[in-house]
Amino acid sequence: MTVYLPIMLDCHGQRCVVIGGGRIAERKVLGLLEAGASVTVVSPSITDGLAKLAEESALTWSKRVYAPGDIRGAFLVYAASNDVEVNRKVAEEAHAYGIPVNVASEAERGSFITPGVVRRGRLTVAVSTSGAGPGAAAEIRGLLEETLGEEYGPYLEFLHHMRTEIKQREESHEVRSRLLRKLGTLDVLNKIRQGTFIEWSPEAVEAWIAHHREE
Ligand SMILES: C[C@@]1(CC(=O)O)c2cc3[nH]c(cc4nc(cc5[nH]c(cc(n2)[C@H]1CCC(=O)O)[C@@](C)(CC(=O)O)[C@@H]5CCC(=O)O)C(CC(=O)O)=C4CCC(=O)O)c(CCC(=O)O)c3CC(=O)O
Ligand SMILES: NC(=O)C1=CN([C@@H]2O[C@H](COP(=O)(O)OP(=O)(O)OC[C@H]3O[C@@H](n4cnc5c(N)ncnc54)[C@H](O)[C@@H]3O)[C@@H](O)[C@H]2O)C=CC1
Repeated sequence: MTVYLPIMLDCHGQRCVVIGGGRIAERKVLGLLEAGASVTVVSPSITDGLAKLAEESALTWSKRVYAPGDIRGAFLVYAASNDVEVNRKVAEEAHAYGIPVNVASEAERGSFITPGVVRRGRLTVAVSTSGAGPGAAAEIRGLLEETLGEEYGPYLEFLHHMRTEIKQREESHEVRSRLLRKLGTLDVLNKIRQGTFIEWSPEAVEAWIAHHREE
Protein backbone atom coordinates (compact mmCIF):
# COMPACT_ATOMS: atom_id res chain seq x y z
CA MET A 1 0.00 0.00 0.00
CA THR A 2 1.24 3.47 -0.86
CA VAL A 3 1.39 5.76 2.16
CA TYR A 4 0.83 9.26 0.77
CA LEU A 5 2.24 12.38 2.41
CA PRO A 6 -0.42 15.06 2.91
CA ILE A 7 0.92 18.57 2.28
CA MET A 8 -0.64 21.99 1.59
CA LEU A 9 0.89 23.34 -1.59
CA ASP A 10 1.04 27.03 -2.53
CA CYS A 11 0.16 26.99 -6.25
CA HIS A 12 -0.57 30.69 -6.56
CA GLY A 13 0.50 31.92 -10.01
CA GLN A 14 2.15 28.58 -10.82
CA ARG A 15 1.62 27.09 -14.28
CA CYS A 16 -0.31 23.84 -13.93
CA VAL A 17 -1.15 21.76 -17.02
CA VAL A 18 -4.22 19.52 -17.36
CA ILE A 19 -4.34 17.03 -20.22
CA GLY A 20 -7.96 16.26 -21.17
CA GLY A 21 -11.07 18.42 -20.95
CA GLY A 22 -13.87 16.13 -19.68
CA ARG A 23 -15.80 15.99 -16.39
CA ILE A 24 -12.79 14.77 -14.42
CA ALA A 25 -10.44 17.37 -15.91
CA GLU A 26 -13.00 20.05 -15.03
CA ARG A 27 -13.06 18.89 -11.39
CA LYS A 28 -9.26 19.10 -11.18
CA VAL A 29 -9.22 22.52 -12.91
CA LEU A 30 -11.75 23.98 -10.44
CA GLY A 31 -9.54 22.91 -7.54
CA LEU A 32 -6.49 24.46 -9.20
CA LEU A 33 -8.27 27.76 -9.91
CA GLU A 34 -9.51 27.93 -6.32
CA ALA A 35 -5.87 27.72 -5.27
CA GLY A 36 -4.91 30.55 -7.63
CA ALA A 37 -2.94 28.44 -10.12
CA SER A 38 -2.37 29.54 -13.70
CA VAL A 39 -4.07 26.73 -15.64
CA THR A 40 -3.49 25.42 -19.15
CA VAL A 41 -5.84 22.75 -20.54
CA VAL A 42 -4.64 20.68 -23.51
CA SER A 43 -7.55 18.85 -25.14
CA PRO A 44 -9.31 18.74 -28.53
CA SER A 45 -12.67 19.18 -26.79
CA ILE A 46 -13.70 20.60 -23.41
CA THR A 47 -16.84 20.68 -21.22
CA ASP A 48 -19.18 23.67 -21.32
CA GLY A 49 -17.92 24.66 -17.87
CA LEU A 50 -14.30 24.72 -19.01
CA ALA A 51 -15.25 26.54 -22.25
CA LYS A 52 -16.87 29.29 -20.20
CA LEU A 53 -13.72 29.65 -18.09
CA ALA A 54 -11.59 29.78 -21.26
CA GLU A 55 -13.85 32.54 -22.68
CA GLU A 56 -13.44 34.51 -19.45
CA SER A 57 -9.64 34.04 -19.75
CA ALA A 58 -9.65 32.24 -16.37
CA LEU A 59 -7.60 29.49 -18.08
CA THR A 60 -5.68 28.89 -21.30
CA TRP A 61 -7.05 26.25 -23.68
CA SER A 62 -4.78 24.57 -26.22
CA LYS A 63 -7.36 23.02 -28.54
CA ARG A 64 -5.47 19.93 -29.68
CA VAL A 65 -4.26 16.54 -28.52
CA TYR A 66 -1.36 16.27 -26.10
CA ALA A 67 2.11 16.51 -27.67
CA PRO A 68 5.46 15.86 -25.99
CA GLY A 69 6.83 19.11 -24.58
CA ASP A 70 3.40 20.44 -23.50
CA ILE A 71 4.22 20.04 -19.83
CA ARG A 72 7.80 21.35 -19.91
CA GLY A 73 8.36 23.81 -17.05
CA ALA A 74 5.02 23.04 -15.39
CA PHE A 75 4.67 23.10 -11.60
CA LEU A 76 2.04 20.33 -11.55
CA VAL A 77 0.58 18.04 -14.23
CA TYR A 78 -2.79 16.22 -14.38
CA ALA A 79 -3.22 13.39 -16.91
CA ALA A 80 -7.03 13.35 -17.16
CA SER A 81 -7.78 12.29 -20.73
CA ASN A 82 -9.95 9.21 -21.35
CA ASP A 83 -7.11 7.57 -23.28
CA VAL A 84 -5.07 5.41 -20.90
CA GLU A 85 -2.09 5.33 -23.27
CA VAL A 86 -2.02 9.12 -23.52
CA ASN A 87 -2.20 9.41 -19.73
CA ARG A 88 0.71 6.98 -19.44
CA LYS A 89 2.83 9.05 -21.88
CA VAL A 90 2.04 12.23 -19.96
CA ALA A 91 3.07 10.52 -16.71
CA GLU A 92 6.34 9.25 -18.23
CA GLU A 93 7.19 12.71 -19.52
CA ALA A 94 6.41 14.30 -16.16
CA HIS A 95 8.59 11.75 -14.35
CA ALA A 96 11.42 12.46 -16.81
CA TYR A 97 11.17 16.20 -16.06
CA GLY A 98 10.76 15.56 -12.33
CA ILE A 99 7.32 17.24 -12.25
CA PRO A 100 4.67 15.91 -9.82
CA VAL A 101 1.88 14.25 -11.83
CA ASN A 102 -1.66 13.02 -11.10
CA VAL A 103 -3.02 10.22 -13.28
CA ALA A 104 -6.83 10.07 -13.17
CA SER A 105 -7.09 6.67 -14.86
CA GLU A 106 -4.31 4.84 -12.97
CA ALA A 107 -3.32 6.48 -9.72
CA GLU A 108 -0.28 4.26 -9.22
CA ARG A 109 1.40 5.66 -12.36
CA GLY A 110 1.30 9.16 -10.90
CA SER A 111 3.11 10.74 -7.97
CA PHE A 112 0.14 12.33 -6.18
CA ILE A 113 -3.62 11.85 -5.85
CA THR A 114 -6.42 14.36 -5.32
CA PRO A 115 -8.30 14.38 -1.99
CA GLY A 116 -11.89 15.44 -1.36
CA VAL A 117 -11.86 18.94 0.10
CA VAL A 118 -13.91 20.93 2.62
CA ARG A 119 -13.18 24.65 2.94
CA ARG A 120 -14.34 27.13 5.54
CA GLY A 121 -12.39 30.28 4.80
CA ARG A 122 -8.83 29.61 5.94
CA LEU A 123 -9.71 26.09 7.11
CA THR A 124 -9.02 23.30 4.63
CA VAL A 125 -9.81 19.66 5.37
CA ALA A 126 -8.62 17.10 2.84
CA VAL A 127 -9.90 13.51 2.75
CA SER A 128 -8.14 10.63 1.10
CA THR A 129 -8.65 6.87 1.12
CA SER A 130 -5.26 6.40 -0.57
CA GLY A 131 -7.23 5.60 -3.71
CA ALA A 132 -9.03 2.64 -2.11
CA GLY A 133 -12.50 4.16 -2.50
CA PRO A 134 -12.84 7.61 -4.12
CA GLY A 135 -16.63 7.42 -3.71
CA ALA A 136 -16.12 6.79 0.02
CA ALA A 137 -13.78 9.79 0.18
CA ALA A 138 -16.58 11.91 -1.33
CA GLU A 139 -19.03 10.54 1.25
CA ILE A 140 -16.69 11.27 4.17
CA ARG A 141 -16.17 14.75 2.75
CA GLY A 142 -19.96 15.17 2.87
CA LEU A 143 -20.08 14.07 6.52
CA LEU A 144 -17.36 16.59 7.44
CA GLU A 145 -19.23 19.30 5.56
CA GLU A 146 -22.23 18.70 7.84
CA THR A 147 -20.04 18.72 10.97
CA LEU A 148 -17.88 21.75 10.23
CA GLY A 149 -20.07 24.85 10.27
CA GLU A 150 -19.52 28.23 8.61
CA GLU A 151 -18.38 29.63 12.01
CA TYR A 152 -14.88 28.29 11.30
CA GLY A 153 -14.42 31.01 8.64
CA PRO A 154 -14.76 34.02 10.98
CA TYR A 155 -13.09 32.09 13.84
CA LEU A 156 -9.93 31.60 11.81
CA GLU A 157 -10.03 35.23 10.62
CA PHE A 158 -10.07 36.20 14.31
CA LEU A 159 -7.16 33.89 15.15
CA HIS A 160 -5.17 35.08 12.14
CA HIS A 161 -5.69 38.72 13.11
CA MET A 162 -4.75 38.15 16.76
CA ARG A 163 -1.70 36.03 15.96
CA THR A 164 -0.48 38.66 13.48
CA GLU A 165 -0.89 41.41 16.10
CA ILE A 166 0.91 39.37 18.78
CA LYS A 167 3.79 38.44 16.47
CA GLN A 168 4.19 42.06 15.35
CA ARG A 169 4.20 43.48 18.88
CA GLU A 170 6.07 40.91 20.92
CA GLU A 171 9.78 40.37 20.37
CA SER A 172 10.23 38.05 23.33
CA HIS A 173 9.77 34.42 22.40
CA GLU A 174 8.50 33.59 25.86
CA VAL A 175 5.82 36.30 25.92
CA ARG A 176 4.75 35.53 22.38
CA SER A 177 4.37 31.88 23.02
CA ARG A 178 2.39 32.54 26.23
CA LEU A 179 0.00 34.89 24.40
CA LEU A 180 -0.41 32.54 21.43
CA ARG A 181 -1.24 29.63 23.72
CA LYS A 182 -3.65 31.80 25.75
CA LEU A 183 -5.42 32.69 22.50
CA GLY A 184 -6.28 29.03 22.02
CA THR A 185 -8.22 28.94 25.30
CA LEU A 186 -10.71 31.69 24.35
CA ASP A 187 -14.31 30.62 23.85
CA VAL A 188 -14.64 32.51 20.56
CA LEU A 189 -15.77 29.61 18.35
CA ASN A 190 -18.82 28.89 20.53
CA LYS A 191 -19.69 32.56 20.75
CA ILE A 192 -19.63 32.87 16.96
CA ARG A 193 -21.82 29.77 16.73
CA GLN A 194 -24.33 31.27 19.17
CA GLY A 195 -24.23 34.67 17.47
CA THR A 196 -22.98 36.40 20.65
CA PHE A 197 -19.46 37.20 19.46
CA ILE A 198 -18.70 40.90 19.16
CA GLU A 199 -15.79 41.84 16.90
CA TRP A 200 -12.80 43.05 18.98
CA SER A 201 -11.89 46.71 18.51
CA PRO A 202 -8.18 47.65 18.21
CA GLU A 203 -8.45 48.91 21.82
CA ALA A 204 -9.85 45.56 23.00
CA VAL A 205 -7.01 43.71 21.24
CA GLU A 206 -4.47 46.05 22.85
CA ALA A 207 -6.05 45.60 26.30
CA TRP A 208 -6.16 41.80 26.02
CA ILE A 209 -2.50 41.63 25.01
CA ALA A 210 -1.48 44.02 27.83
CA HIS A 211 -3.50 42.03 30.37
CA HIS A 212 -1.99 38.64 29.49
CA ARG A 213 1.55 39.80 28.66
CA GLU A 214 2.74 39.71 32.29
CA GLU A 215 0.92 36.57 33.52
C1 LIG B 1 -6.97 7.67 -7.09
C2 LIG B 1 -7.73 8.93 -7.50
C3 LIG B 1 -6.81 9.64 -8.47
C4 LIG B 1 -7.12 11.12 -8.64
O1 LIG B 1 -8.02 11.42 -9.41
O2 LIG B 1 -6.42 11.91 -8.01
C5 LIG B 1 -9.06 8.61 -8.11
C6 LIG B 1 -9.24 7.63 -9.05
C7 LIG B 1 -10.46 7.12 -9.55
N1 LIG B 1 -11.70 7.58 -9.20
C8 LIG B 1 -12.65 6.79 -9.79
C9 LIG B 1 -14.04 6.91 -9.59
C10 LIG B 1 -14.70 7.90 -8.85
N2 LIG B 1 -14.14 9.04 -8.33
C11 LIG B 1 -15.08 9.78 -7.72
C12 LIG B 1 -14.89 11.04 -7.07
C13 LIG B 1 -13.67 11.59 -6.70
N3 LIG B 1 -12.44 11.03 -6.92
C14 LIG B 1 -11.48 11.71 -6.26
C15 LIG B 1 -10.15 11.36 -6.18
C16 LIG B 1 -9.53 10.24 -6.71
N4 LIG B 1 -10.06 9.42 -7.63
C17 LIG B 1 -8.14 9.83 -6.32
C18 LIG B 1 -8.15 9.07 -5.00
C19 LIG B 1 -8.79 9.78 -3.85
C20 LIG B 1 -8.72 9.00 -2.58
O3 LIG B 1 -9.53 8.15 -2.30
O4 LIG B 1 -7.77 9.24 -1.85
C21 LIG B 1 -12.07 12.86 -5.49
C22 LIG B 1 -11.99 12.53 -4.00
C23 LIG B 1 -11.35 14.19 -5.67
C24 LIG B 1 -11.33 14.75 -7.09
O5 LIG B 1 -11.37 14.03 -8.09
O6 LIG B 1 -11.26 15.99 -7.16
C25 LIG B 1 -13.54 12.92 -6.02
C26 LIG B 1 -14.61 13.21 -4.99
C27 LIG B 1 -14.76 14.68 -4.84
C28 LIG B 1 -15.77 14.99 -3.78
O7 LIG B 1 -16.98 14.96 -4.09
O8 LIG B 1 -15.35 15.28 -2.67
C29 LIG B 1 -16.33 9.12 -7.84
C30 LIG B 1 -17.62 9.62 -7.26
C31 LIG B 1 -18.13 10.81 -8.07
O9 LIG B 1 -17.72 11.02 -9.24
O10 LIG B 1 -19.03 11.47 -7.54
C32 LIG B 1 -16.11 7.93 -8.56
C33 LIG B 1 -17.14 6.83 -8.89
C34 LIG B 1 -17.34 5.96 -7.65
C35 LIG B 1 -16.14 5.10 -7.27
O11 LIG B 1 -15.54 4.49 -8.16
O12 LIG B 1 -15.84 5.06 -6.05
C36 LIG B 1 -11.98 5.84 -10.61
C37 LIG B 1 -12.66 4.79 -11.45
C38 LIG B 1 -12.79 5.37 -12.87
C39 LIG B 1 -13.33 4.40 -13.85
O13 LIG B 1 -14.56 4.16 -13.81
O14 LIG B 1 -12.53 3.94 -14.65
C40 LIG B 1 -10.61 6.07 -10.48
C41 LIG B 1 -9.45 5.33 -11.13
C42 LIG B 1 -8.86 4.33 -10.18
O15 LIG B 1 -9.53 3.85 -9.26
O16 LIG B 1 -7.70 3.99 -10.42
N1 LIG C 1 -9.98 10.33 -10.80
C1 LIG C 1 -11.28 10.30 -10.82
O1 LIG C 1 -11.93 10.82 -9.94
C2 LIG C 1 -11.96 9.60 -11.93
C3 LIG C 1 -11.21 9.24 -13.00
N2 LIG C 1 -11.76 8.67 -14.06
C4 LIG C 1 -10.82 8.47 -15.18
O2 LIG C 1 -10.66 9.73 -15.84
C5 LIG C 1 -10.80 9.60 -17.24
C6 LIG C 1 -11.49 10.84 -17.81
O3 LIG C 1 -12.82 10.86 -17.40
P1 LIG C 1 -13.88 11.89 -17.99
O4 LIG C 1 -13.42 13.27 -17.79
O5 LIG C 1 -15.19 11.51 -17.45
O6 LIG C 1 -13.80 11.53 -19.57
P2 LIG C 1 -14.44 12.26 -20.81
O7 LIG C 1 -14.62 11.24 -21.88
O8 LIG C 1 -15.60 13.11 -20.39
O9 LIG C 1 -13.31 13.28 -21.28
C7 LIG C 1 -12.11 12.86 -21.84
C8 LIG C 1 -11.38 14.10 -22.34
O10 LIG C 1 -10.09 13.71 -22.79
C9 LIG C 1 -9.81 14.41 -23.98
N3 LIG C 1 -8.78 13.69 -24.77
C10 LIG C 1 -8.90 12.51 -25.41
N4 LIG C 1 -7.74 12.23 -26.02
C11 LIG C 1 -6.86 13.22 -25.74
C12 LIG C 1 -5.51 13.49 -26.10
N5 LIG C 1 -4.82 12.66 -26.89
N6 LIG C 1 -4.95 14.63 -25.64
C13 LIG C 1 -5.65 15.49 -24.85
N7 LIG C 1 -6.93 15.27 -24.51
C14 LIG C 1 -7.53 14.17 -24.94
C15 LIG C 1 -11.16 14.50 -24.68
O11 LIG C 1 -11.16 15.53 -25.65
C16 LIG C 1 -12.08 14.78 -23.52
O12 LIG C 1 -12.11 16.18 -23.27
C17 LIG C 1 -11.65 8.32 -17.39
O13 LIG C 1 -11.34 7.68 -18.61
C18 LIG C 1 -11.26 7.46 -16.20
O14 LIG C 1 -10.13 6.69 -16.53
C19 LIG C 1 -13.10 8.47 -14.13
C20 LIG C 1 -13.93 8.77 -13.07
C21 LIG C 1 -13.39 9.36 -11.86
